[in-house]
Amino acid sequence: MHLTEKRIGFIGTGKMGESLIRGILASHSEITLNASDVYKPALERLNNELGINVSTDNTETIGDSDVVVLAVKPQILKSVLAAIKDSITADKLVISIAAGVPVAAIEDELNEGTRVVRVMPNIAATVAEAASAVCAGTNATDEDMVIALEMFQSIGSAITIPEKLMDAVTGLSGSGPAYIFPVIEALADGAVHEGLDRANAITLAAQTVLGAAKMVLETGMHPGELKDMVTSPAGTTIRAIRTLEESGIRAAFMNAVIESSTRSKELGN
Ligand SMILES: NC(=O)C1=CN([C@@H]2O[C@H](COP(=O)(O)OP(=O)(O)OC[C@H]3O[C@@H](n4cnc5c(N)ncnc54)[C@H](O)[C@@H]3O)[C@@H](O)[C@H]2O)C=CC1
Ligand SMILES: O=C(O)[C@@H]1CCC=N1
Repeated sequence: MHLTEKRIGFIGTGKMGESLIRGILASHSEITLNASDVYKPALERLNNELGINVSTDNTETIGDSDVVVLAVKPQILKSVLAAIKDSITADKLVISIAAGVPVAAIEDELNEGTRVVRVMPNIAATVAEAASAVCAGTNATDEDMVIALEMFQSIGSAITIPEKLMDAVTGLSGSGPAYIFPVIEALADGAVHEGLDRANAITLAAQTVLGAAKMVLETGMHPGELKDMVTSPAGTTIRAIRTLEESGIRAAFMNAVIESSTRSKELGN
């Protein structure tokens, strides 16, 4: 059974729900997507723009779906699960993308034997460049994992991990795009300071980040080795690197990942 044979229902069409919907539709235009939310204008917009089936009734969306993606905030997940419990029948696969919430907490709220997969994607799903990590719940079958991986690999890259590493992944790739957007803005600011116009500065900054990321992924070389390739003796780059190191750039990014991971753990408690 392939992903395209499944009807997928989204509970929550906020920033991440919409991002996943757009990513999945871009790679599987023929797939049946259903979505529900409490906020009607967002549903109407998605229906108008993308033609997906929408409802303000979560149980209707679930009834019409084989795979149910939980895309509501972690803080309300428990109450949403209580309300939809009876509509999650044994034939359905539940995928949760809620930060911090352990599979066990979701299984506890649903009927015994419910098949759950937990995923931490990121917002780059919108442009089919998400970095996702997937782990199986107690009752998830091999086919469930294949379906989940197929879904998240169709909108970027996806790996399988043990659940204990989900908080680390949340700190790195779940939250990560938000660490990089200010970097792009700040790089552009520097060039604007030196006289470049804003639009060109943002284009060059973003393409620089994209190109650097692609080199890491496609060459398989260590990032340090790649950095050395740019850094000529007595050249321009090493002057910049020194000032970044003086500003504590490495500790700043390490601490960002650690803080986000810590918050993810808190959300699970
Ligand atoms: N925003 C991001 O980059 C990422 C978010 N996540 C996770 O995705 C989930 C959603 O996050 P966001 O999309 O950022 O939040 P959001 O606040 O943008 O979206 C949540 C949506 O749920 C809807 N909602 C509220 N109560 C509802 C109910 N009873 N039934 C149906 N829908 C309801 C809201 O109207 C809203 O549209 C969270 O659990 C978050 O941890 C995971 C990875 C990345
Ligand atoms: O900030 C958050 O809590 C969510 C989870 C990962 C990215 N955004």
